[in-house]
Amino acid sequence: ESEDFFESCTPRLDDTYRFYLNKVTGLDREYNSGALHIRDLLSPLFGTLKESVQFNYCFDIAWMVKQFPPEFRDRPVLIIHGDKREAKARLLQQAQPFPHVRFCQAKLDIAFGTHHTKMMLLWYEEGFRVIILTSNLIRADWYQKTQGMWMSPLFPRLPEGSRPSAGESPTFFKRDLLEYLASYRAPELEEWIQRIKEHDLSETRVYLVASTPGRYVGPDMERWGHLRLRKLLHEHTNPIPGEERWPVIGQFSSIGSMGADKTKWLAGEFQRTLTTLGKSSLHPSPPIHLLYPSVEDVRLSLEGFPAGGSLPYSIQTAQKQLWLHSYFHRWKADRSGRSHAMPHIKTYMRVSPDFTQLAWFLITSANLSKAAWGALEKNNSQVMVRSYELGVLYVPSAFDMKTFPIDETPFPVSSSTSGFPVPFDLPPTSYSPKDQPWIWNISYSQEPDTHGNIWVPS
Ligand SMILES: O=C(O)c1ccc([N+](=O)[O-])cc1C(=O)O
Repeated sequence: ESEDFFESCTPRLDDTYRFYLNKVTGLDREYNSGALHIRDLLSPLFGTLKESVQFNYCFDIAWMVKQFPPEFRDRPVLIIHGDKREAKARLLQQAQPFPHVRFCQAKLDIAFGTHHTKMMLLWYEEGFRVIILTSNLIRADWYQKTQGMWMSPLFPRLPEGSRPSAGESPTFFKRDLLEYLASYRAPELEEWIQRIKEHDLSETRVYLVASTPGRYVGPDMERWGHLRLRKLLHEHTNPIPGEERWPVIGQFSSIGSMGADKTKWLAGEFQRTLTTLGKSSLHPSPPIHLLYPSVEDVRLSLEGFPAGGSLPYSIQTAQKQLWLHSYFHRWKADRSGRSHAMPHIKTYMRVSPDFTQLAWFLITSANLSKAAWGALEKNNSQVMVRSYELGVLYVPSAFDMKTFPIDETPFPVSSSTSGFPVPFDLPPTSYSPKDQPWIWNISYSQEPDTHGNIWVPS
C-alpha cells in the first residue's frame, strides 16, 4: 500500500510502461505533464531516501547535491564514474565540500571505452527503486534537451531469511542487474549487491540490456551489447508476417566510426540484431531509419548551436563514412512538443509499416557505435565491447500483448491509453538534399542560431 500512497500523491504518471521524458524548460505546460525533473525523482513522494548510488559519465557534484530535497541532502551518495588521472582528480576535488559523497572508479582497461551507463539506485526506508536514464548529472542535461528514463516500481524488502533468488521477475531483471553490478568487480558495490538481493523485484516487466567492457567468447558473447539484444529478441518476440516491411528505427546523440562501408558492421551484425524477431531463420532487409539531428535542427533548437556540444560527431569520423548519412532522418517531435529540444535520449525500435504498432522498444545509454554495442572479431568467435552501457527492453509478451499500440499523442499524459509513448514523430522525416548531419568540430557561420550566435569551435 505504500506504493499506492506515493503514486497517488505523485503527478499522475502513466505507469503501464514506466517510461518518462525529462521536463523541458520553456514548453507549453501540457508537454511537461507527466514529464519528470531530477528533483521529482529525488522527492520524498517517491520514497524516504537513506542512501543512493549515481552511475554516470559527466557530473556537477555541487549542482547534484542541490537536486536532493534538503531533508535528504546529507544522505550518502556513491558516484560510479570512469574518470582517470587528472579528470579523476578534478572530479574528486568537486566533492571536497561534500563528505557524504564517495567515489568508485569503474575499470576501463580497453582503449576508447567510456563509463556511459546512467542509473540511480535509491535505497529508501520503504524499500528500493532503480532508475535507468539518459541524462548526465549536470544542469544542461535537465534543461532543454529531450531525455528519457525507465523508473522501476518501489521494490519492497523481502521477508527476513528469504532465499537470494526470491524476488525475481518474469524477465530475470534481478539476476541480470546483479550480474551487471558484479561485472564492475568493485568492493564499493558489494553492499549494494547484498541490499538488492534482500528486495522483491518481481514486478519488473522490462529486460536489462547492458554492456560491460571486455572480450567475450562462447556463451558469454550473448551476455552484453547487441548480441544480448539479439538473444532477447530471439527468445521473447515472435516472427511477424511481412516483417520485411516493418522498419527498424535507431535514434541516438553520437556516432562512432563504423568502417568504410555499411557491410563492415551496421548492415552486417548490427542489422542482423535489430531485425531479429523470434526464431525465424529469415534475414529480411527492412528499411532502417536512423534519427540524428541535422545542422538546421541544432541551429533552430531551444539551446541553439550549443546543443551541438552534446552531439559529439566529429568531422574526422564523419568523413570516413559518408555512406552512413543516406540513412539519416531529422529530429522532429511535435507530438511531445520537443522538436526544438535536441535529443540526448537514445531509443531503438521495430515499427509496423503504418507506424501504429511496435514489435519492441529499447531505451538505452548506447549511441550508434561499436564501442557501445560490441563488434565481432576473430572470425565471429569473439565479441569486443569497450564501454559500460545500460538500457531496458520492452517486449509485448512481457505485457500480455502481441504488439504495442503506439500512442500518437503522448502529451498530455493520460492514464486512459495503453499506447506506447514514442517521443518523436512517425513516420521519420528524411534529410532534404541540403540537410547535413550535425558535426560538432566544424564552423557554422552563415546563419545565426536561435540566440543570434554562430558556431566556431576552437
Ligand atoms: O550520451 C552521449 O551522447 C555521449 C556521447 C559521447 C560521450 N563521450 O565521448 O564520452 C559521452 C556521452 C554522454 O553524454 O554520456
